[in-house]
Amino acid sequence: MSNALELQLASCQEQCKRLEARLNRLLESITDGFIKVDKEWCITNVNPAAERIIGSPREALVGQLLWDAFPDVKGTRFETEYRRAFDESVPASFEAYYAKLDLWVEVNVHPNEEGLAIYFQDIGQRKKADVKLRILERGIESSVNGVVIADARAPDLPIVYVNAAFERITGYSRDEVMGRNCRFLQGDQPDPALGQRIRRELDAQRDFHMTLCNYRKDGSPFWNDLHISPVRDDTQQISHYIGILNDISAEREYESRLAYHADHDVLTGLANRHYLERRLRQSCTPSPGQPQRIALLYLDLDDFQSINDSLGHEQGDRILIEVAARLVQQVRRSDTVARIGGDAFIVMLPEPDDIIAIVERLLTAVARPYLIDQRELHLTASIGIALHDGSGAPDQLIQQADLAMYQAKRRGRNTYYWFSRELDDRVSHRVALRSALQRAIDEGQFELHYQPQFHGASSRVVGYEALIRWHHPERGFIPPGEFIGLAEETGQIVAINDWVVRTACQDNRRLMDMGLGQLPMAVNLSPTQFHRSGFVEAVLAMLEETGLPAALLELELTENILMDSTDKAIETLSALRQHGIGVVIDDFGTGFSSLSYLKHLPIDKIKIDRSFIKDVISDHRDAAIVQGIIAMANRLQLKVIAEGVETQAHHAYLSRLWCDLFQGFYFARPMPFDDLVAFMREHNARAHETDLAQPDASTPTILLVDDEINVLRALTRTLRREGYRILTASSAQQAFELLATEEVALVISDQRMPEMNGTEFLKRIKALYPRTLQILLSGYTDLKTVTEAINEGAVYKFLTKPWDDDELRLIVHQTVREAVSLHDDTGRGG
Ligand SMILES: Nc1nc2c(ncn2[C@@H]2O[C@@H]3COP(=O)(O)O[C@H]4[C@@H](O)[C@H](n5cnc6c(=O)[nH]c(N)nc65)O[C@@H]4COP(=O)(O)O[C@H]3[C@H]2O)c(=O)[nH]1
Repeated sequence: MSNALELQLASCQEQCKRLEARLNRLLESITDGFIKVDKEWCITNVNPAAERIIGSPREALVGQLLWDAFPDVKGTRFETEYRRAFDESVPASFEAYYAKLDLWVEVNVHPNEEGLAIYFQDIGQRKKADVKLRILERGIESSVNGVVIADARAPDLPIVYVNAAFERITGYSRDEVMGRNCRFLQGDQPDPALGQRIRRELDAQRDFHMTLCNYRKDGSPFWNDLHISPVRDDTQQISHYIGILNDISAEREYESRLAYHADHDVLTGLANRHYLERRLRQSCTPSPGQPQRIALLYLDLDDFQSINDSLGHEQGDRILIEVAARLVQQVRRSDTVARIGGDAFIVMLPEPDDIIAIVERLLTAVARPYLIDQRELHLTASIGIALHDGSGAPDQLIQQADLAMYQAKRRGRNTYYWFSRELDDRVSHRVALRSALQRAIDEGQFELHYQPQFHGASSRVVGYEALIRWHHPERGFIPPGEFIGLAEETGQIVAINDWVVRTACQDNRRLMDMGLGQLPMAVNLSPTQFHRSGFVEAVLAMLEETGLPAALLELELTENILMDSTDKAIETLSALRQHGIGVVIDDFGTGFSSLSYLKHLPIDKIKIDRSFIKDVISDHRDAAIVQGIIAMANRLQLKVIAEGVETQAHHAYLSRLWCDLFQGFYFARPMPFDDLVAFMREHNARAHETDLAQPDASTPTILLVDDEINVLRALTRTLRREGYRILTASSAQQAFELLATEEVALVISDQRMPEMNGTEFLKRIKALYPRTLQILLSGYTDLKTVTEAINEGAVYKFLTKPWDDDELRLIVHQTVREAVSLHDDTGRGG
């Protein structure tokens, strides 16, 4: 080699070294990772960036086979791409994830004659940002809220993006809105004020929120709850506006429905109590231009419950809707009609013209027939009226009208009543009484007094009536008339009367156990108690509990109790009587009831009300009523008792009318149990003495014999006032026993008796007691029997059933006179 050549070579080598050094410096300085491998895949160079990215020092890598240094790349995209570049001598460029180092890298591979030059850079941050962006994009895309993005830098803020929800809410497609300003959502006639407001908010360059009415593509409005936020670039300049649309039409609708329901009755659509009270408060607050006079009408349907019960609630609702419509028709638009509960309505009339005319119109409107399923129904209402006089709380006005309405109901319904102070006082008194009554029930402030009932002719006690007494701790004695009615209304009567029945049964049992007689105890029943289900069972349980025989309990009912539900009442009465419990109609004659119902009632006795007795001796009308009641009772074979018998004259007069049972101050006043015990002891002793006393020799004795008790009674009644001593026997045997012990002037006997016929019976008497005269009383005009009896001298006179009272009295009178003279004769003769 020549020197020149050597020099040239050395210069070239020198240049190469410099170049390599420059290249290495270059590789050292680049930020991408660089790895060089030779054709045997042996790593020949690694730059510092590669060391940093991979996390291994150059010394650990250089000289190693690529696959040994990075065993995890085998079988991955890295290997595929490297081999392809190497084999095909083509550059490759790809992104791949190197799991071992949790590294995303972008790789560029360049094949050359020495092997491969691999450049790579860590793209982890970019990848993360990409994912984040995709999630955000997906979020916006799938949001239920509409999203719209407008370019803030372009003139008139054109839309650059809308999501699917925007398309769904507005009905516009993405293509239709791109590049347009959002104001088209405000419809054909945008509100300039709204536009200005939006402009102002945008100028303020901050987030803002507003609810506005927008229009869909089909023209339908919707409520848009809009949030707008500006988006700033790196220089804090606003590049975009993002708008979030929320269609709140459904919520708005719901809210307005709620607001409507808060003020209205769902069934009738009328105002409800809440609304009425608000209006009333407003109207009652005095202010210029507001009405000062307000009339409040409280209207309650009469007996609506029974319609609901019988027709069902659905039909009941239909009627209520109809009533509501009729009421609205009768008043002015400025008046308020409200439904404040089941069948209760309030009509509020500011500055009313003619209240009565309106009230009457309302009553008439309600009373018009209702056509429900081809059936005509009739309904009435009661109205309470209260007037606002400029003072008093509004809810007080409702209360006052309510009170007045109740008063209208008490006055027979289908009418109206004005509230007054006096009514208020009365009601306050009742409210106080009601609480006091509850205390009385809880603390047992009641007592029973007992009033004996008498058989007039014999002056014997034949029963008692239990009468309640209330000993109020402060007010002293309160008569039943003052609290029974109220207790009935409040339902407290049930507890009270249960106590009465139980106590009366207990006390009657005590009288029985003391040997003071086994007489029926009458107890007053209340309608509520009587109509309650399980009433008969409850009474039987009390009898069982107290050990009182059922025959010693009598229940007194007023006619009115029976009027309401006659069939059911008859069933209850029959059940009571089947168990032997007596049933009495109390206060008879005061109920204005049809007398024909009486014959269907299973009852034992009627009690003539004391209002007829009071003036019976002086007032011919009372006398006529009493006579009529007694005659009717006799026909129906019912016992009659007169109550309120206060004088000897009452007693005498009623006796003459053939009333045989009496109750009243003339005989005995109601008395506490201990006094009754004393009374009965004395009474029984007196009766015993009377029984033992020798009969007055001058009083002729008549013996009535018949197996029918009613005939005996009727005969007794007819003859009782004639000055005879009357004995009765219901069988031949009983008659013989009496004849053996008593001096009998006359025997009146039935022709037919179970053990022997009347002729035979009288024949025997004739034989035994020849001085005793006999009258045969027969329904059979059996000539043979009669002639036989007369021929044999057994019968003195013969009478047919039914007899004529006057004729009977006359014949008996004659016969007794005959008999007495016979006695006298024999007496004188003997
Ligand atoms: N002027 C006058 N009055 C006489 C005479 N004899 C009795 N009285 C009174 O007449 C009333 C008879 O009871 P009533 O007609 O059932 O009328 C009773 C009855 O309807 C009711 N009552 C009394 N106790 C009870 C009870 O325990 N339950 C129920 N539901 N009502 C009762 O209260 C009404 C009044 O009872 P009282 O004040 O005890 O009044 C009693 C009695 O004291 C008389 O000769 N002259």
